[in-house]
Amino acid sequence: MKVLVIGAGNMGLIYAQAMSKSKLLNKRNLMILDNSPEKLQSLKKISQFDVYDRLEDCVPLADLIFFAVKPYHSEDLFQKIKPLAKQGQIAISIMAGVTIATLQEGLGLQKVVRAMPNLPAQVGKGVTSYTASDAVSRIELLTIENLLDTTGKSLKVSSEKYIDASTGISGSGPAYVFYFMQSMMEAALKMGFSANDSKLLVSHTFEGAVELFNQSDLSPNKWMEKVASKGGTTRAALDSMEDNNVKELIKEAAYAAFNRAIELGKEK
Ligand SMILES: NC(=O)C1=CN([C@@H]2O[C@H](COP(=O)(O)OP(=O)(O)OC[C@H]3O[C@@H](n4cnc5c(N)ncnc54)[C@H](OP(=O)(O)O)[C@@H]3O)[C@@H](O)[C@H]2O)C=CC1
Ligand SMILES: O=C(O)[C@@H]1CCC=N1
Repeated sequence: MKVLVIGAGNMGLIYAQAMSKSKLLNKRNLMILDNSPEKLQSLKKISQFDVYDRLEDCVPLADLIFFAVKPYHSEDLFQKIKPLAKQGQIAISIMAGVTIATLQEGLGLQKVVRAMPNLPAQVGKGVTSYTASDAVSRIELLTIENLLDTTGKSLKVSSEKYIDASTGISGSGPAYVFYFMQSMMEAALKMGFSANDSKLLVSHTFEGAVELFNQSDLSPNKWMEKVASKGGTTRAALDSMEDNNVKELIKEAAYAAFNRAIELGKEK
């Protein structure tokens, strides 16, 4: 199987590098295309894949075309690709909001997979939800799942609604975690810690808490109870969060991302 990645930005490059390292594809079977001359220069130095700057030279060679450009670049890109695409090729898109119907119509292809990864893919700890059009066979889907798994874990979902929903949870989610980290680091700085010490305290607190959670069957609520002594410091912090409706605000934020994904799918 020959794979073409279009868009060598954050996610496209992460996927291309993960797939090339995985041994599922050798160099000859992995192509990458970007439209920025500077990016092309640096891509050529990597030598894990064949680098292209013209769609005509690579689209006809591909069995699987992986779309990793911003959603607002997709329409223009689809118009250029449609005359070059061949039935039987599979399009896999990680673009937020862009629907399977839009991909099928825009590219004139029936076999389409929509996926939503996240940035921890960069360190092999990503999670990618995905779903496919009926035209994609079980065997093709298995191959695609193996490719997605090169960046971490994958989760097959039953419909596109869950791709938009997972955009609000896991796709955008790392930014919520960084928001929380930033807030705690700012509090630590204000309390007088150096930047380095703030970073150490906060990053180990996150890492340790996630490790505890992963190594048990306990819910986050149960873990909170273990930290919070009656009348103690943690209870004071948790009460402050409850009084300020922090949980509801976080849920609202996740829904804002979910709704924005749906909106992006309707924008031209
Ligand atoms: N970043 C994230 O955490 C996540 C992103 N996504 C999705 O991944 C997609 C890519 O995001 P991200 O990697 O952050 O974006 P980037 O802007 O980092 O990467 C997109 C790349 O595609 C290039 N590009 C734009 N138009 C074309 C074109 N017509 N032909 C070839 N290359 C082109 C851009 O070049 P130039 O810069 O010159 O425009 C850029 O290098 C988005 O659709 C986003 O919704 C999904 C999950 C997580
Ligand atoms: O912010 C965005 O639109 C993309 C999709 C999920 C993460 N980044």
